[in-house]
Amino acid sequence: QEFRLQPTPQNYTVQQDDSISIPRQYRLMAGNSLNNGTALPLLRSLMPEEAPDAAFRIYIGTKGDKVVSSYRKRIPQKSEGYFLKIEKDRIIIAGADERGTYYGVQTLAQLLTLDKLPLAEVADYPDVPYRGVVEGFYGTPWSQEDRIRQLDFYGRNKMNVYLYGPKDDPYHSTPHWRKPYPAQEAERLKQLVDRARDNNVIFYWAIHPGQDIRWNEEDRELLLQKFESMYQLGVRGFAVFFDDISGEGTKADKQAELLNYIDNHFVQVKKDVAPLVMCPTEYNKSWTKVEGGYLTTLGEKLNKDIQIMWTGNRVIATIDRPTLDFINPLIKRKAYIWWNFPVSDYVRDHLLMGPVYGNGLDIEDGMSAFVSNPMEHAEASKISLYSVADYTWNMEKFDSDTSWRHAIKDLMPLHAEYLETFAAHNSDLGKNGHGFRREESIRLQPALSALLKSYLEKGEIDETAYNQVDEECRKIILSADMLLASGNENRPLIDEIRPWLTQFKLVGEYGKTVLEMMRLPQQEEAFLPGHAHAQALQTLMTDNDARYPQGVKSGSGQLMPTFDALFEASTKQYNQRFHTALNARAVYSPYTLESNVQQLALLPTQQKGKEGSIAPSNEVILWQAGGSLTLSMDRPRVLATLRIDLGTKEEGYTHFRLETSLDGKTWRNANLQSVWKGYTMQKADVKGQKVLKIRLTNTSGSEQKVYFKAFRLTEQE
Ligand SMILES: CCCC(=O)N[C@H]1/C(=N/OC(=O)Nc2ccccc2)O[C@H](CO)[C@@H](O)[C@@H]1O
Repeated sequence: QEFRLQPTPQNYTVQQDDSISIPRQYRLMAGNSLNNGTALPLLRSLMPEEAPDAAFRIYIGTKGDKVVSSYRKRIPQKSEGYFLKIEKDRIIIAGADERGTYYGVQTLAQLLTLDKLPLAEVADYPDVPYRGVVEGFYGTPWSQEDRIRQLDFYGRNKMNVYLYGPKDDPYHSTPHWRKPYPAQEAERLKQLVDRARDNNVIFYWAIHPGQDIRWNEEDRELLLQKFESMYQLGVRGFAVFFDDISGEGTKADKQAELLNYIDNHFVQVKKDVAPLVMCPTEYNKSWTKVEGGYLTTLGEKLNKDIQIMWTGNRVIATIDRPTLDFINPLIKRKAYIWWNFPVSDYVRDHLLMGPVYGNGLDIEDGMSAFVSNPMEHAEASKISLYSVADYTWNMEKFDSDTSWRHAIKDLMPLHAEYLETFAAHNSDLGKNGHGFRREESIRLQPALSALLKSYLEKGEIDETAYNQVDEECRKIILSADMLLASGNENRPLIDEIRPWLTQFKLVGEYGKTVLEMMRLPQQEEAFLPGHAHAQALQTLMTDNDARYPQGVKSGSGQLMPTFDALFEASTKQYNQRFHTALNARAVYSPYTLESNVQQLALLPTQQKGKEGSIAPSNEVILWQAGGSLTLSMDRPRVLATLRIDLGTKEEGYTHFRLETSLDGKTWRNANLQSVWKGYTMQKADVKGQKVLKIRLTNTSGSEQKVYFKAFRLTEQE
């Protein structure tokens, strides 16, 4: 594809018929305001040949510097704005502020990758004030190397905030939030803070005290001391997260009092610290009771410059004008958007490599920030992050598909076509408790549905569709091999996605095998090897991997459902024709689990003969009020027994309601009786009931901490 500047500048003109060769030497005329900034080091790294008597000149400074005074009026009157002009004998970079000047140099860096320098003029600035990433996901935190690569990526893509808030860091959250970091961790954090500064990124350090904070003088001082110790490490941005907690910590007026105190006695006193950011306990509309007053209390009491995070109408949601029209009046300021994408900690067997889409393009004036909560796979997240940078810098001009294609090219220029094939078919999340889905295999969808429709309805093969799908399977197999063998182009990325690349190749081979089967259901001998091969591939695709119990998912949105349906249809045809009983079911479990309880959502289901179960979990489940778990059958089934063990005492079960349903709409209570006094195994009175779904809900009104030791059913013979 053609060259483009990233993110898309607000104004960019080029003299078409002219350009200059990149000057080997230049005389630098720099304003003093840049002395301890990072714009000059970046410029010098790009253009090393500084010579005082060179004819070519580079004028660089911020508004007010004499050296760029004649261009003052060209500088956009916007925070982080800049004016960049390339003329025959000079380059001018004039920023509204230091970071703007730095961004001007970043834009120049992109132009310097061309063979010749265009005579360009750029007047640019960001739409959204704060743009970047919050490392706020559950699961394996990013490594030091991941984070350093991320910070360099933010510098290049003009993202200006990174919020450090990994759920698992014990010094960020309970139990050690009151303690300073041990020397080694402190040193690593300092490295990150320094790298962030090199990239003009504000490093925000977040604290998550809510689980056990006491509203008293002592804890308040301990929290300030912790912030002070982080300030000593160089941190200049601070956040307090009150998400996913229960009890005392959730009180709005107490939270507001604490935050105002921090603001008045720390942030405002330091003068060089960015605005304080807080994550509320009610951080999305579906969890908010407006009349309860939590958000309006924060809106009224919190100092006006304290930022309030918001994920939208649900935990996982795209952001549009109605979303902001709801929240901004309540909190009496522009929401600081925490966008829960491409985070995949609730669908860890999937990669989310598709385009960023669905957010409004007319809402740049309605938010103070838009930060993305990414996947635990740092490199793989960059496809989305590249587009988030593009979207938040220049919202009106954002084009989801163009941005997606360039994001891929930026990540692996030499293997872009293969990575694009992979990314196109690895974007949907599959069923999940948050109900958030993404498009997948978009370009191939018409051929997939045409092929399936003509085969299922008329037993015929739509040759055009057949050839398109066959060709795509060839590209899938090729892409998987090319990426697995891509060597050093982006080894960290390949290391992250290797399990999915292996799976992707199997999906391609499964598709080819099923396509061959479709031609042979009338041939008694020839059909058999293909059928056997398809079954072997199905087994390999559900191969147990310690981290992903039922295997990683690839092509789960469109390719696999189509190939499975074609496998079944051709095998059924064969069985009818030759009165055989070849297995016509693609390998799958008749039971599917859905839950909005974080730690249950991904538990695998198993079937052994007449017994079905949800694999037990070995961790304490934080089961939120109203949270539920639903086990769905592929068809109504008659139950014999159902046993549930939450590892809790007898009264613990009174916090839960068990229901069954035959249609997924009307539900009936099934009460839990305890068996084996002393034990707490529960038996439900479902004997003989025909059910399609079983649902267990926390109806206690507050979070329950339980174990998930058993959830086992048996069907009647
Ligand atoms: C301001 C947003 C806070 C947030 O999103 N918190 C977590 C988050 N919270 O959503 C929940 O549903 N959390 C939750 C619900 C019940 C019990 C415990 C946690 O979801 C994300 C995606 O899974 C996680 O990566 C986040 O860390």
